[in-house]
Amino acid sequence: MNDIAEKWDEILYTVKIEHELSEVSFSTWLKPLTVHSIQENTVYILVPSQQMGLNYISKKYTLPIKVAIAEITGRNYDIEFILPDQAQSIEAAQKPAASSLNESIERANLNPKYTFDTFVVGGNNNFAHAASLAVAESPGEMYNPLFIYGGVGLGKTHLMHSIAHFILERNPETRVLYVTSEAFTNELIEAIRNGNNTAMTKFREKYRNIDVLLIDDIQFIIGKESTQEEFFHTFNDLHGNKKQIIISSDKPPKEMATLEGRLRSRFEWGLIADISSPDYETRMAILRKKEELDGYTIDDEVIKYIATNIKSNIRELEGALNKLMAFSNLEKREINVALAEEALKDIISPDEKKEITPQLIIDIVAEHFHIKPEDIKGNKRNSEIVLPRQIAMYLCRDMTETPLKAIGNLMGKRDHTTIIHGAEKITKEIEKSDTMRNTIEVLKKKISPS
Ligand SMILES: Nc1ncnc2c1ncn2[C@@H]1O[C@H](COP(=O)(O)OP(=O)(O)OP(=O)(O)O)[C@@H](O)[C@H]1O
Repeated sequence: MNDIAEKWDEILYTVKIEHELSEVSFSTWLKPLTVHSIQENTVYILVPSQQMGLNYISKKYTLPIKVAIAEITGRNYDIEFILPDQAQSIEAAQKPAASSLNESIERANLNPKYTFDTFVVGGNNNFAHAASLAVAESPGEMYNPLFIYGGVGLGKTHLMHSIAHFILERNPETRVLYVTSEAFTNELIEAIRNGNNTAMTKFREKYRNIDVLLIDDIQFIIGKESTQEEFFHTFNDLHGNKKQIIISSDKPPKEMATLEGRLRSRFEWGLIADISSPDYETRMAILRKKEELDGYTIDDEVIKYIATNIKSNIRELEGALNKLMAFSNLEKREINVALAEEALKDIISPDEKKEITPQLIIDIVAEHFHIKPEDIKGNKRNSEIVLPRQIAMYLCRDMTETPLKAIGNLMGKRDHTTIIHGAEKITKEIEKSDTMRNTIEVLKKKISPS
């Protein structure tokens, strides 16, 4: 909408020039016209009164305006002229344009908790934070794309979402879309698999008709040729139209050795900001913030114990606090350092190197599918749970040496044949579905980033 509305004078002027309209024709027929709205692919143009002769305008100017819009915006739209009373019924039929902020947040795919307010700024992330705020304040203007990189669980997604929330709070009508590169790839695979132009057109419309695109974990498109190709065109289209692009990755563009050169250079066009591991003070502040947000109070010594022992991953830092709370609730014991040592013995080990265990796999699969680890271990049979559960079974078999019986025990005391059955289902699925293959590949990289 913004594009055409913003450039409306230029569009009308182009019609005037190209069709050599006299000043009087221009001010009689074209100048009073305004853009009412855009729905799907149709631009509704408001003719202020019936006296102006809607039929005449429609006959004479539909094509010239259509051509001028295509010339100026690079896109083809259908044109419909409407009178004020029709405008009212269109407004009623349309989804309310100024939908509530919550709806916009949901549509954009955002986690409501990931805002600037809940983000703790420290030495490890202050540059990335300042860059994100600058982009949030003037999207599409200063730093495009913004490329945020850093290790696992250090707050890249949180920062990206914060930018999106900030933009939507200022203007809930901004078309914002957050997507992981895995979801982008899977949608593309589906569109290609459908084999018809409509699916592909829909895919492109979805990704190109937006004002702000946030794409997370871009490293997963490495080695996927068609995804890189499609993303390249999406990038060019959005960037060319001054739409903001925000990208996250686990490494800077120059270290993405096998990424196509033309994409790598584009990623370097804007601003690159890194997030590193938080220092002790920042870790303490993050734990304190979480305590405040979740509404409980924990002894200083316990917070210090966690902040001293978990250093390189904020997700683990938060996970430790959650685990301690759950442990204390279940065991009905007071929280102190001794309880923390007991509850966190699997997480805090002298050796920081992470072993791949079935529990780690369950945690990562659950997070990936936005469900709880307990759901994977539990008995719910709805498809949103069953599929992740089978994937966890497959990965436990594939990536660990853990005996089937032990995997079964951990997964809600299931029989070893259930584990074999679940894992085999996924093996078959991988053979026939590119989407499943992609998801498994992404999960494996999350479980074992090296
Ligand atoms: N500076 C911070 N202040 C408050 N919470 C933070 C901060 N950094 C990270 N977190 C929290 O840590 C968790 C992990 O962060 P996030 O998911 O943003 O990491 P990431 O870098 O995107 O990880 P991945 O590489 O796995 O995609 C989230 O719950 C997030 O809210």
